[in-house]
Amino acid sequence: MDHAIDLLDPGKALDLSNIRFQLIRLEDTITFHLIERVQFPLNTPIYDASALPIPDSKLSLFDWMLSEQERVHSRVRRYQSPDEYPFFPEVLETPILPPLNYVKTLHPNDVNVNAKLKQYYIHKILPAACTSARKEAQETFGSSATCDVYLLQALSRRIHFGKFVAEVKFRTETERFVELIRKKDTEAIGDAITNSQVEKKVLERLKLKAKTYGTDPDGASGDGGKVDADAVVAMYKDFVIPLTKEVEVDYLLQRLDGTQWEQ
Ligand SMILES: C=C(O[C@@H]1C=C(C(=O)O)C=C[C@H]1O)C(=O)O
Repeated sequence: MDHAIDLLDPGKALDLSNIRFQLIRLEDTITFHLIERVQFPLNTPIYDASALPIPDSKLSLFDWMLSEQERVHSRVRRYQSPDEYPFFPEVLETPILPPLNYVKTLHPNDVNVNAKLKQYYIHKILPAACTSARKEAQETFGSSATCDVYLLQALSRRIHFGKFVAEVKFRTETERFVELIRKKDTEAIGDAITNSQVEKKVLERLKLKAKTYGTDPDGASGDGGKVDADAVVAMYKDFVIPLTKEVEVDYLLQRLDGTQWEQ
């Protein structure tokens, strides 16, 4: 996928204000994908392979849709981009396009929190957001899974952007982080990467976006709007921001490996 243009530009790839701009843009993508998803019922069978068997597969419909999407996207080099991480690495295939010369920004690492994200998504985030009383409707199983895939991929990209934020913070305060990483002091590293003011602004902006994007000017979307703004804020407060910080800490714990700072 060729959308990570900034990651080809040495001047932008590690500019914290540009990285934060990307995170803000992803708020729009994520909010709109959630608005699309919650128009359908929760449709729990699509997450349960025993409830809705898929021919020639042991996967749930949701997992099958996600893995097949990753397979085809790998053919256009999506997972060669340093800001994209697969949920099913085993299905990736050789791209049909030549590799791009990404700026070498991140230190080699194996941080991928997608398995945890997917569980949170299915069991916590969606049930809280899919407040429609409508019973499950098998005619919307495919549409629901399609929306899920786009939303989950956007959430994964937002969360793993934490690697770029962490790299910038490491380069800005190298000595401080080298000392904490050598001690493997994950709590102190977590405190060091935390910016409460930025987090507060993220949540305030999301509440406004969810209300604004979820409301038609002529009132056609009804009093409650198309999406529960509190559910959007809770998704970020309870899952997206904590997972982003987990990625930052896990990335930093690997940052000294193979460098002159490694003890
Ligand atoms: C992403 C950053 O790191 C942390 C995570 C944040 C988030 O997930 O929104 C915001 C601020 C920091 O606590 C950042 O500093 O911008």
